[in-house]
Amino acid sequence: MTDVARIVIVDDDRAIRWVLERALAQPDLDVQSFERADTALEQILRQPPDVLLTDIRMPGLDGLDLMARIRESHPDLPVIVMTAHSDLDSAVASYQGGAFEYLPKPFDVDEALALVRRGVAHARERRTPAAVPEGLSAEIIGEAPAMQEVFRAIGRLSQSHITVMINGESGTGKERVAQALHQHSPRHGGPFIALNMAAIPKDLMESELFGHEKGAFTGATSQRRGRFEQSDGGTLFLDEIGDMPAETQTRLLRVLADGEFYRVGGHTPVKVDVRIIAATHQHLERLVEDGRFREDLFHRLNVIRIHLPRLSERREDIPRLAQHFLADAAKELATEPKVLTQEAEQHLTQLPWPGNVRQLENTCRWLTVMASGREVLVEDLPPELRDIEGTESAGGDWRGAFREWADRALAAGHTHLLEEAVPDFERILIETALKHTGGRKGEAAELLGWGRNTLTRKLKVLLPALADE
Ligand SMILES: Nc1ncnc2c1ncn2[C@@H]1O[C@H](COP(=O)(O)OP(=O)(O)OP(=O)(O)O)[C@@H](O)[C@H]1O
Repeated sequence: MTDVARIVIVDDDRAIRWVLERALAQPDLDVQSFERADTALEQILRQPPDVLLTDIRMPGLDGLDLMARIRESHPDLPVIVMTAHSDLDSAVASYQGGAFEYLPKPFDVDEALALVRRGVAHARERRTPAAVPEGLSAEIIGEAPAMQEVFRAIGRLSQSHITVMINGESGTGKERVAQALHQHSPRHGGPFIALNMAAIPKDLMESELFGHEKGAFTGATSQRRGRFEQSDGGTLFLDEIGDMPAETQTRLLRVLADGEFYRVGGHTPVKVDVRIIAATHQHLERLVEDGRFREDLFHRLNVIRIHLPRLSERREDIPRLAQHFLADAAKELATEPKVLTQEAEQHLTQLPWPGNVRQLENTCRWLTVMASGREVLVEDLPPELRDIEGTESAGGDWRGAFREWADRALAAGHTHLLEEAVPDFERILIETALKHTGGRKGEAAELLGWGRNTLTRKLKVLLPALADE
């Protein structure tokens, strides 16, 4: 295994090539870009890269032809397709079976880099299966009490096929836990398929989940098995379930009830045996209240709930996690693992980590590439993490924390932020005021600067349990 991953980019648009070359200009990546698919193909066949990024519509040999040709000799080569939604389906069909990711244009450069890194990790896992012992892919580190609770749940559920709902902010390890649930279940011999609802264009969701028949819609040039069929006998992990469109929710509910479904455009029912694990960072009850998530589906999915705490709520795990990620990054880059000095470790343990475990993992990868010596000092940390005063005040001051929340919510694609935040804001103020007045509503209303009637009205909506007391 070499420590530099080779990436090939194919796009006839010079601007896109330029943006990608810049985004991927990393010490551990070697990027080669091509304007034409036929020249790229020659190079790829001569020396296959670790990951291929390709556009679909190009003059001459197009992206679909390129993928078809590559599949003949290198079926495992991870391919990332950059294209508009309308071409996605044919792209998926032409590369079925291969490792496939999708980067919709226009894209975010960080997203492109993250996908490429994921592709590299896939390629390496596949090439060196012996280096990844069975089970390691779902190793979960956690000594904090909240994590022990999670392990206990995994243990308790290990003989079961029950539906599980995992709750937690982005990057807290929801997919990890879903994998562990699968690996420790009677279905561990079957497939584990993960699907992020927020990443799939709405109009392709049904065909992605349930597949389609040939000719079901323009572009459906062949029959395609959906993710439900692919996970038959195994587990289907539906991430960001709160982003599932209403029509798909209705269909999913029916599949869960009947154990069978129809492919898009199909008339023969397909029977499947699939365990569903769903995850969300959203407050699903609230989506139900707002009519944005079906209540009956919510109850069907919410049989057992596992909550993953933020990283800042399990700081005691930070040193071990960091050590684990430094070792992983060193293995990935074929270099000696970095060691944190006591000060650096202490420093990392106190940071707010709004991006949770994933942010810590990325930081460790960054350190493995960038820190000059074997020992990591506080000065080696990325600049934005060095100043603990600054980061602390962002985490400790509620306005800073709030700003971070809004930032993250927008980055995750939320809309109607006020609808999400204002009820929380008011609920917290009401609860606190009632605490101070020993539950006396008249006085609490005064503390809040509201009339008594306003408080009663708010309580009915926000805290119905307290409204009639
Ligand atoms: N407790 C843990 N021990 C070891 N690795 C972890 C742990 N938790 C998370 N990770 C790693 O951190 C990264 C983020 O985790 P994961 O993708 O499971 O988070 P997520 O909550 O599903 O995020 P998102 O909601 O953004 O998809 C992954 O690389 C995962 O392997």
